[in-house]
Amino acid sequence: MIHKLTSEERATQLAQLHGWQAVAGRDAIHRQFKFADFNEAFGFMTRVAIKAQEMNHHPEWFNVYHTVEITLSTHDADGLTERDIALARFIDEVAKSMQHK
Ligand SMILES: C[C@H](O)[C@H](O)[C@H]1CNC2=NC(N)=NC(=O)C2=N1
Repeated sequence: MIHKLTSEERATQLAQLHGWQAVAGRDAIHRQFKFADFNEAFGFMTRVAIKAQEMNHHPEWFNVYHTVEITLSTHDADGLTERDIALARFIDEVAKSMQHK
């Protein structure tokens, strides 16, 4: 059973995850990405989706045109775990390798 991050662990991890915010009222993190166009946004989502399936750890996300909003939390633990941090780090790497704001 994967354990939820303690509040100290969460604070430490969030400080290292630039661009991600804590979600009010929920043990989760959130970030918005803007790409050049829908094609870029969907390509980003495709790469993240492949990794999510590999990890068996899936984002909650919303896409409209060039914008992608992602919320990460571990449903089985009802809160933030290392899996969310690992996926967030991967997401940031993919976004960094593409033009995004
Ligand atoms: C059965 C399957 O392993 C679980 O439902 C996995 C799938 N993907 C998941 N994704 C996320 N974000 N949290 C989970 O607890 C989770 N559990």
